[in-house]
Amino acid sequence: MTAVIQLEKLSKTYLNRWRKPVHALRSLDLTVMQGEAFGFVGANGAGKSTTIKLLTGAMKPSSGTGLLMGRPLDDHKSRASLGYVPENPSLYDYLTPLEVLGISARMRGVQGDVKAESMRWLERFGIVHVAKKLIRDFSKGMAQRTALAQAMVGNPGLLILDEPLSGLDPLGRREVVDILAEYRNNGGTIFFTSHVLHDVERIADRFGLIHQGEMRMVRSPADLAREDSRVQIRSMGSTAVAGMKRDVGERWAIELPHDQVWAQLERLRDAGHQIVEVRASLSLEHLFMQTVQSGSVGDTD
Ligand SMILES: Nc1ncnc2c1ncn2[C@@H]1O[C@H](COP(=O)(O)OP(=O)(O)OP(=O)(O)O)[C@@H](O)[C@H]1O
Repeated sequence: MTAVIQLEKLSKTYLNRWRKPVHALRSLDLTVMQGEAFGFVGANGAGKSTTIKLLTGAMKPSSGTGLLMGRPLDDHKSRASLGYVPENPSLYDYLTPLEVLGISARMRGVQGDVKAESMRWLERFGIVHVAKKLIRDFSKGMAQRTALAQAMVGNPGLLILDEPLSGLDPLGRREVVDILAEYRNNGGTIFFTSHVLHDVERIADRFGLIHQGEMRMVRSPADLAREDSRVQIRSMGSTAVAGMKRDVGERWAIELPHDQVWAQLERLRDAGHQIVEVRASLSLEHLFMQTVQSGSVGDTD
């Protein structure tokens, strides 16, 4: 398998004449292999968009090296097979999805029937009925679907997606997750960011957690399952029970290691509580909170 993204000690400092320099990215190492879906998560201001801007050639790093498809980041040919959706895609308002996809398909060297290829992707994203309508009249979700279809037309080898599910309703999110899974299963590589950790767990083979410009950890969902299996219990009842924190009114909640679940459930039963929910904690959410709140430096691979 070949590496599609290879970043070595990549740093970015924003210099401003009147203000202190901002070290947005500090010595970032990252390798994403072909066929992998890599989720990039971090709090606001952690450095995600900066990384994406460096990957897409919108900015140059202050130091370090990066390769995309084996070519240096400043070689425009490295992006010949890249589909990109920025956080707030700005599509040409006075064009139609069919026209926007047609332009991208031609730029990616699609041979043959460009219109058929464009319509295929518009259909896949459920917007074929507005193929010839002006994008300026679209809802946020429809514009997002158009941006994603535009990124995937011509089947590029790498997708870089900043918050790909933003603006989509639950059905739309599910559809797009399925499309991305299919793309990945066919050998495509995805690098994406999301603030919705549940989405990351659904899509990513591995995820990287960035904090204050540093990659704090890289893990797979399997690593998480091994390392951290915590459970959340929520209940309703009029009396306090050891360990339970009051949520609101007579609602209570606790998060605890899985081997303590049965004992806690018994205490709740004895106190006459009604169980509202027992579910595995989002392990990624747990790690995210730990990292962001403690600011501790974890390991990187
Ligand atoms: N053009 C700029 N000039 C100066 N500082 C900048 C610039 N762009 C970003 N920054 C700073 O760099 C840091 C990283 O910002 P970045 O936009 O990469 O974060 P992010 O992880 O994408 O955040 P969000 O989740 O809010 O989109 C922040 O401290 C931000 O204020």
